Amino acid sequence: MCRVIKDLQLSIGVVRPFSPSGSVLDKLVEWRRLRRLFAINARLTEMFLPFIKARPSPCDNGGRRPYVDSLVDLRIPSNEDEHTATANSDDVDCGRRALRDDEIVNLIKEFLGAGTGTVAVCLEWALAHLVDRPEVQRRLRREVDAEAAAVSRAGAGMPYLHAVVLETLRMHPPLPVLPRHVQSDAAAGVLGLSASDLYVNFAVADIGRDGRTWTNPDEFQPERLLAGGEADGVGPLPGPKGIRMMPFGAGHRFCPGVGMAMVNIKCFLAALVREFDWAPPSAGGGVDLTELDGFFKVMKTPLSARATPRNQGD
Ligand code: HEM
Repeated sequence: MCRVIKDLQLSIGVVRPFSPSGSVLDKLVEWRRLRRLFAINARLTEMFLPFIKARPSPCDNGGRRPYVDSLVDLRIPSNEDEHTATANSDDVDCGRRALRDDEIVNLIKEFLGAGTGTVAVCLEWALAHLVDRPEVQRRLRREVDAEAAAVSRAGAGMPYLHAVVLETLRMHPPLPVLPRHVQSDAAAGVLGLSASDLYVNFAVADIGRDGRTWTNPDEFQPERLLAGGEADGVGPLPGPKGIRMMPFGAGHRFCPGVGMAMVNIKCFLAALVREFDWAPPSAGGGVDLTELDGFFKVMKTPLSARATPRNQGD
C-alpha cells in the first residue's frame, strides 16, 4: 500500500499551469500522465474498500471516533440526480445523503497523502539546515535541553523551535504550487476572461522567497521569526495584515491539519536534536540544498547525515 501511495505522489508530478493550448506532444504527455494517475487511483480504491467495509463496529473510545467512522456516518446535502443515483435509498434522508464509496476512498487517500509526506519532507529539510548550520543546531539544542518536558509538551513555549520549523516551511513549502479555479466573473474579467476559463496557480514557494518582503530570502535565518525580528508575528497561516508566506494555503480551503502538522514536526525535531548530534557524513562534507519540485518540494539529493547519540546536557 505504501508503494502505491508513493507511486501516486510521484506520478502527480509538478502542478503545471492550466493551458488549453500546447503542442500535440505536450497533450500526449499530459494524457499519459493522467492515465497513469487514474490507474493508480483505481488500485488504491481496490485496496482501501475491503478495509472500510470490514471495519469493526463503532466502540466508545472516550468520545474519540475513527476518521473512517465519521466519514461513513456523514450526511451531505444531496440533489435530485443523486437521489436516484444512490444505490441504497435508506442512505438518503431529508435531502441529505451518505458519502459514496469513491468519495470516502478519495477523502481517506487525501488524508493519508496530505498528512504524512508533507511532514516527512519538512523534517528532512529542517534537519538538513541544522546539519548545514551547526550554530543553529546548538541554539535549538540549548532550548530543547532547557525544556525538560519539551517533547511531551509538543514544543509549547519553545520560540526557537517554532521559528526553525516556520523558517523551513517558508523556504521549502512541501506543496510549492496551489491551484485554484476562479469562481468570480469580476475577478476573471480583469483579464478579459470568464470565470469558467480561469485557473490560477499560486506559487507558494515564490511568495516565501519574495525579496520585496524578506531580507536575504535564500538564507536560513530562524531568528527573523523571533520576537523583534523582521517577521515577528508571522505564523503558519496568513494573518489579516497580508500574506508573507502560506505553506498551509489560505482561504476557506486552507490545510485542516495545520495544528497537527506543527505539533508533529516540532515533537519529532525536538526529539531528534535532544537524542543525537547531527553532522555531515564526512568531515568537511557539505549538504546539498538543491530543491526538486515534484508533487512535494523534496531535496534533490536526499539528506545523508551522521547522527551521534548524545547524553543529556552535552
Ligand atoms: C507540513 C505539513 C503540511 C503542509 C505543509 C500542508 C499543506 C497543505 C496545503 C498547502 C493544502 C492545500 C490548502 C489550500 O488549497 O489552500 C493542504 C490541504 C490539506 N491538508 Fe495539509 N499540510 C500538512 C499536513 C497535513 C496533515 C498532518 C494533515 C492531516 C492529518 C493534512 C490534511 C490536509 C487535508 C485533508 C487537506 C485538504 C483540504 C481541502 O481539500 O479542503 N495536512 N495541506
